[in-house]
Amino acid sequence: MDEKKIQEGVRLILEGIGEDCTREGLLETPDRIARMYQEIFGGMGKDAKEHLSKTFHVKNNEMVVEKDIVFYSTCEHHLLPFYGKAHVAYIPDGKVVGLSKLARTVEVYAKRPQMQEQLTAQIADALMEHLKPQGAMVMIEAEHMCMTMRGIKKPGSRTVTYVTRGIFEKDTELQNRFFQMVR
Ligand SMILES: Nc1nc2c(ncn2[C@@H]2O[C@H](COP(=O)(O)OP(=O)(O)OP(=O)(O)O)[C@@H](O)[C@H]2O)c(=O)[nH]1
Ligand SMILES: [Zn+2]
Repeated sequence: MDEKKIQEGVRLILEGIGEDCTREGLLETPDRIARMYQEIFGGMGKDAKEHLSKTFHVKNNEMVVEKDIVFYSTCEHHLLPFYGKAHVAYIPDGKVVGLSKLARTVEVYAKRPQMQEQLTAQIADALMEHLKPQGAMVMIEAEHMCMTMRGIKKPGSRTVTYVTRGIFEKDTELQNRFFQMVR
């Protein structure tokens, strides 16, 4: 990440809104924001493969659901936060990953400029690609600050997205089991 560029950009924005970048309270702000972006956009250039390549063999191919994974992401249209919970499920095909790796996969894709639909799909696609389960299903419920603190201003409204992959795609009974488990 180019911290210098971020700092310059923040200075330009502050000047653009009529602020004085040399006043005491703002002196360190460009540097702080550059450091913060390292963190909140820390998924840039990362690959979920890193987390999903270590697997454990299992005999039992029952559905695994990791639910209520709290995440914070940034909407790519306004660069404002959207945040909520991700529910990640898969049906193994002889192997599973460590539970924490599902949350780590969510983090890789949440920590980028994002759209919720794309985030939902990327998590499921990463599971399918690297773990090769029989199927995967991901659901995300989130509040978008671009919908609450500005624009249409609808606090409390939540956006719900889900994707199905593999055997989840056509099996509505399986989908319903997932919905029941994450409720
Ligand atoms: N589909 C989708 N839309 C999003 C997401 N995050 C923000 N948006 C929407 O992106 C749209 C951008 O619309 P524009 O009309 O280009 O921008 P705008 O004038 O700021 O829109 P308003 O928010 O309606 O004021 C808005 O409707 C946002 O609500 C997301 O994750 N997915
Ligand atoms: Zn937005």
